[in-house]
Amino acid sequence: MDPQAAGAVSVAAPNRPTREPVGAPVFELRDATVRYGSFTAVKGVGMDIPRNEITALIGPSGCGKSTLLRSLNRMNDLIAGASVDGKIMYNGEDIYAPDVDPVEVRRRIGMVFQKPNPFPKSIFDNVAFGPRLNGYKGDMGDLVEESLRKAFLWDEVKDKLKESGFSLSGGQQQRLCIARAIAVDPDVILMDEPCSALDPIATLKIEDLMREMKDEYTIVIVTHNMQQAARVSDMTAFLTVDIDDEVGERTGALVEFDTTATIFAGAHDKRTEDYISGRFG
Ligand SMILES: Nc1ncnc2c1ncn2[C@@H]1O[C@H](COP(=O)(O)OP(=O)(O)OP(=O)(O)O)[C@@H](O)[C@H]1O
Repeated sequence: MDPQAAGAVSVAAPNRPTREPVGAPVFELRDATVRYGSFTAVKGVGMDIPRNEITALIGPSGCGKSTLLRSLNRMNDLIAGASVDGKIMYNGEDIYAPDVDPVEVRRRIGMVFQKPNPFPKSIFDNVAFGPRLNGYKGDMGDLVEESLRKAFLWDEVKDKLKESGFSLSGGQQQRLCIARAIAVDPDVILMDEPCSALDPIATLKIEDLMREMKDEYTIVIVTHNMQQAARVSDMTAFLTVDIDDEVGERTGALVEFDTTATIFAGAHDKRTEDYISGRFG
């Protein structure tokens, strides 16, 4: 989605109380820097992401939101030339330490992408795929049902579990992808613009689902839609692009990280305020 369009809105402060973060943060980022080859995409990010909250990453195109999100479950490892410096701690452990298995990291920290991407398999097999791969020993039927229920999809698909995942609408496919992520019992779910390919009704369903899910999971979402960030998130990180004219490099940087209420009603930094009010973006 064109961030300019998303930037040109005025967003009222969400008038619901933001809960105080409970317990130790799930992620602690210290001077986190992500590069593609010699290009620094995002630099020096420090933030603590609280448990059982929804944290939104917002900012103009190219500021490194998706890059930062992917660094939280080592998804960037799959991109040739990508590297991470600084510390990204998950539940107190450095996920980039040499003895850490990135596959296990991605099982604990699942991901839902912009475009719904069901496998070319039945609805049932889409959800059962991950648990089967992990050697799940319990009752697969129960697990598939439970995952689909948690993704608010069970009632719509319970009579056609053998049909292809592609037979579903875009919004249903995205909820199927969420069910697939849930089925492997993750702790965190990362969502990269999960609603950008969906209509407003399907979008609101996913937002309702996210609110419901946060009792059990920690969610980090990248969104271009500031109304969505204001509606759904508890915490918001605003990133910007620092431009070095001399070398012509554009590097993403974190400007502010605070409760969503503060970011949208009383941001401390003028760049955040300007972006949120649509003056730049
Ligand atoms: N695989 C890659 N290889 C090289 N450079 C990349 C790669 N992915 C992203 N980049 C660059 O890293 C920077 C940050 O990109 P990223 O997609 O993380 O930004 P973003 O804030 O999510 O952007 P958008 O809002 O447009 O999706 C950009 O300059 C982009 O061109």
